Amino acid sequence: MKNESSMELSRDGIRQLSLTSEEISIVKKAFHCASKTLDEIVAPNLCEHLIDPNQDSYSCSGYHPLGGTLSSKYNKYREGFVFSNGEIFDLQTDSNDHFGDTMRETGSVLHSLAMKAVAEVESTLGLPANYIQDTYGKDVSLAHSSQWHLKRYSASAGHDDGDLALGVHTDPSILSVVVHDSPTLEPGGWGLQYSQKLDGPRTDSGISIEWNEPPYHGHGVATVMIGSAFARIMQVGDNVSKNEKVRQLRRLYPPCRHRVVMSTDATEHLGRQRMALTYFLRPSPLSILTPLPIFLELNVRQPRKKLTFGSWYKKVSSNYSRSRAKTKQNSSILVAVDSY
Ligand SMILES: O=C(O)CCC(=O)C(=O)O
Ligand SMILES: [Fe+2]
Repeated sequence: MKNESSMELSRDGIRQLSLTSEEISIVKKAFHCASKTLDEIVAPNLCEHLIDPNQDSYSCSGYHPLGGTLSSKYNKYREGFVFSNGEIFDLQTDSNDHFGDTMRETGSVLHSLAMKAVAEVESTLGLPANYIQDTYGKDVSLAHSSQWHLKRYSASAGHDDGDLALGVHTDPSILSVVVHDSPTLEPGGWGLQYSQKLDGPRTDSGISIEWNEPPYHGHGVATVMIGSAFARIMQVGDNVSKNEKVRQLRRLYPPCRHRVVMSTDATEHLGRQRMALTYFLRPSPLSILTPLPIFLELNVRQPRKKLTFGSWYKKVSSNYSRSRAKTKQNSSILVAVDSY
């Protein structure tokens, strides 16, 4: 198991950030409000913001029950709320009339945590401040192209032999932020695990994988993970280069492959069902996934076809559908879309 100081965003694609006391009180309120609201949605079909299972997962907002859509294996064990492109909806239930306000505040906290991590990436790569917002935002705040989730895992998540509570994937984002519902800071990731490819002995799939949990989880800490849209900006997987500097650059900020593994113990942890807030910082759909300027300076051949984030997303979604069968432990999917 790694400790905090041994996790580096630029090397491992994952790190943790502390929340301020004001941020902590907002996420606490969000989890409390969401869990009460979920308890009150006893007939999903009557929920006024039920997500239509045929709706495009890229831009939907609303509630989805356990199971999600037929095409989404990611929601087999999860129910919850999805907010896309800056949209916030309100839900009136018997016990609460502040759902919309609470979620608006929560979205802002998550966005600001994501931008804090982005500022660190920009500074490490020697990019001007706000480079990511200015280049991939198309004059609109990235808060209006991002998506975030507040989900509750079912108590029986991942109990079938070899089944995962959430399958192996990388997020289709620049980076993502996850906060878990525990009022106290607890060790580990409550089942969230990330992998590193090792040079050691090979498994059947050709890759030796070690799974680690982040050092802590709870309202006071956010786990930041590099997403697969960032790999595109770093020209990972493009033409092979003989230039060592280019090869080194491409190894920076690897997209973080992760999964959620739950056992009975994990479910009973803290006497509460597992809940997580997840923020996917996404470029504007029409912005081109332009590689970093340093690649031009190093004379790296640029892709002839200019890919927008919107078309890249469609492409990885269809890759994901094709590899849907491979979702058990140790599967080696590199880019999978977390379809709401
Ligand atoms: O629940 C977690 O810990 C992680 C959730 C996640 O990876 C996702 O929603 O993409
Ligand atoms: Fe994820």
